[in-house]
Amino acid sequence: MTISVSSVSKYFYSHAALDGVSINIEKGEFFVVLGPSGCGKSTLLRSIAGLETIDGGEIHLAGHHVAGKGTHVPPEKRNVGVVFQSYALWPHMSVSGNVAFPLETARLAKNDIAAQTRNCLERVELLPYADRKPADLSGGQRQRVALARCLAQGAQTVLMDEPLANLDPHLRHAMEEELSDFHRATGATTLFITHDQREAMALADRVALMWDGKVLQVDHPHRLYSKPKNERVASFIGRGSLVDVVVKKADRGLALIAFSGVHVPVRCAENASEGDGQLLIRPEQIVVSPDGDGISGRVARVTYRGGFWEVHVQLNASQPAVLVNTSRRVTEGDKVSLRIEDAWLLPE
Ligand SMILES: Nc1ncnc2c1ncn2[C@@H]1O[C@H](COP(=O)(O)OP(=O)(O)OP(=O)(O)O)[C@@H](O)[C@H]1O
Repeated sequence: MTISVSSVSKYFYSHAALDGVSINIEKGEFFVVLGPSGCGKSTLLRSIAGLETIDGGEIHLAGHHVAGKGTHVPPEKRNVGVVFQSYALWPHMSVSGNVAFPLETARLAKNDIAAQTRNCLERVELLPYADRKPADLSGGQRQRVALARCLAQGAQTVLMDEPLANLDPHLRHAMEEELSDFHRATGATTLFITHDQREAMALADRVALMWDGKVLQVDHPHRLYSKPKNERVASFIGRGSLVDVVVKKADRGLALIAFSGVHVPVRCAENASEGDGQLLIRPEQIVVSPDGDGISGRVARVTYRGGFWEVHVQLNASQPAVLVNTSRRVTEGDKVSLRIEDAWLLPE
């Protein structure tokens, strides 16, 4: 189902946990809400699930008005499955009991319940564990029980609140792949919440970056990385250097900027204008050479990152050092020349 959140606000006392949030999630989309701790991600998910009442705006699920303007459809009537970080499994029930629970609540025939439970457990490869209690499973297995229960519920929409946060890094990777497979197999509209940008990049069709109760940018992961809207998005997503530049010319997505004594062509928004600007340069977009006619600087710090060196190069006193990835070995104090191969002029 589609999820439409329009200008939603939610206050806790005088604090706006959600401050005019609008997002539109398409049917079957894997949509990730990313942001630092306390920015309102969980509140957004809980508002969509019906676990919070909202103070302003509206929410529609599959075109049905479920929240806002005096309406609050209860969670059990919204037909969305929710998977929390804590899994929320019944500890006294077996794995199959947990998965069968929504089917029993729906008063299906005994045979149907058994067959569907089996089918759901098979899909998450947990059939051999059907009789175990949740306490006797690993974190990843418990997560899969929670997913199987969503399957059993027949929810065409699944909301996941940091479901991988409790897992060790190795298991997280494996579960990411399983979640992708789960999404592909079910085609369920998925809203996934995380503060881990690597996880967001790996899983999302689109990402909404949240900050202090507001959505800063909604975009495809590669666009969020290559074309961030403003300084805040640019600093949160990936690594890179932000430098002050003067825009000499800007025309149809291409700008000529003056920076550290050279002129460089860079990418920019269609409506970019001349004057002062801020340039984002990712570390892999700069080429280092020992000499040359590029921008001259001095190596301030070198860190080996396995396969490449991460180098801070000081260009001049008025700018912060720029970050460069290079496979060329350099040492602190070396004079180097930098060539900017690609960069993005921030629109805001
Ligand atoms: N029940 C509540 N009562 C009072 N304040 C709350 C309540 N729930 C959330 N908040 C506040 O609202 C803000 C947003 O919280 P929320 O849990 O949505 O953030 P989050 O982005 O999910 O954070 P995290 O990643 O740490 O879980 C925070 O400042 C939080 O302290």
